[in-house]
Amino acid sequence: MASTANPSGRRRVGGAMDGEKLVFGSSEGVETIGSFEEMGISENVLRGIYSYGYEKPSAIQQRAVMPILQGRDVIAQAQSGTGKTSTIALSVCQVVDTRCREVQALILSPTRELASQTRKTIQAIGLHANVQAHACIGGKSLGEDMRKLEHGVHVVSGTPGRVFDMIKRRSLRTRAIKLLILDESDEMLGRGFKDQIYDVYRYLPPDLQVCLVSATLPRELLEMTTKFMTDPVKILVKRDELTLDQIKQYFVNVEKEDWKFETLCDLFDTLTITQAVIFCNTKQKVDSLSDKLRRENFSLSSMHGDMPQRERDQIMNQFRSGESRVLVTTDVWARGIDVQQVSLVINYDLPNTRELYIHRIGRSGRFGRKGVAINFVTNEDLKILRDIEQYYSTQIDEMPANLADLI
Ligand SMILES: Nc1ncnc2c1ncn2[C@@H]1O[C@H](COP(=O)(O)OP(=O)(O)OP(=O)(O)O)[C@@H](O)[C@H]1O
Repeated sequence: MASTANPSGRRRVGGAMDGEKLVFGSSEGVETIGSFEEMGISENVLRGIYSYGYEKPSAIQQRAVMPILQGRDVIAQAQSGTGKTSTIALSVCQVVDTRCREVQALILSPTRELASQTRKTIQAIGLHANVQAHACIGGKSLGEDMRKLEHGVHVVSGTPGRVFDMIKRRSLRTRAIKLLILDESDEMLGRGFKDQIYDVYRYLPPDLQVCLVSATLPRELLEMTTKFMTDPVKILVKRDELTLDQIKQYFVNVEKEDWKFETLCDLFDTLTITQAVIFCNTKQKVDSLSDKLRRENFSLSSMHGDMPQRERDQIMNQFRSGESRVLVTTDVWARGIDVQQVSLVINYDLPNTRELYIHRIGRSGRFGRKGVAINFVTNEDLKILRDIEQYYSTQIDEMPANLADLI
């Protein structure tokens, strides 16, 4: 089935629409395979998949797993929370030869939390197959990384900086790596990470299989892939199909920045019915908003990239376990993080790109669950909100009074 892909650009929300219309479609004849057994997955990996709670492959898994297992380069796009990272996890478990204690698959992710979440999923799915995965992420002990790598692992899931460091120190040997996966690939190949990815890429064997995965794949990214991918299998989503129906989107017109805080305080009791994530655009704002909320005796956690890793880990654990119910954070949390109980996302500030909007609201409504996203907009923001709405052909209504009933 052919379809047009998202021809967006990574620009500020509200930027001009593309003049040029370059059309990228999904590859013809991508097979849909309705069960994990039919994918030829080994018994041990199947046991891992089933004991992890998966019964049937999701739409993206039905399409993307087979081409990955067949050794093809793959570009896989699917809506948030529909099983892309899990596609990676179960595919690498099948691809690696556990008799060889060398790194055979390398997964790069934009944040330490996502890299470590992916490692855990691989470890769980690969339990019976004895797949050893290690998270190579910044902020952790170098010595520990070296020890683990020296001991021998089959898969590394990491952030580009630490992975490159380990390669340069020759702790991470690259000669047996046959598969490179860039999760959140538009972010990984965007301005912030591109050079680091290239640094790593140069050390990888020439006949490498490359897979790119993301909910958002802007045109620039698809154009760039011809340089390092060979005849990739493409599974793409039209941009008007990218928002999920089960995530209801609303806005509150707070009119002025100064009035956001009061609006949030009014909403706070509703947030704690479930688990909620509140996004701000800067670390400073996360700190100042959290301080203000605490002074009003509201209970919450906050997290951003300037905190020591130990503290970040602690906060993640508390939030994952449900011990804390409201998290105030930056875009460090926008992509890939999976906490199924999150059913409410608040954009205290509207995100800086259209892509981030999709990723942020996708922290709720995981794998078919219900979700609600609320956007705080000032008078100046209204135009940006309308642009997002139009861009994704979606509907963002004014927040109703009975919000609690919708969560
Ligand atoms: N086949 C499946 N059956 C049941 N649950 C699944 C299946 N595949 C994935 N899940 C669960 O769905 C949730 C979302 O999966 P995952 O994180 O892989 O989605 P994603 O598409 O990568 O999300 P994002 O767009 O946020 O990166 C996870 O909790 C995962 O364990």
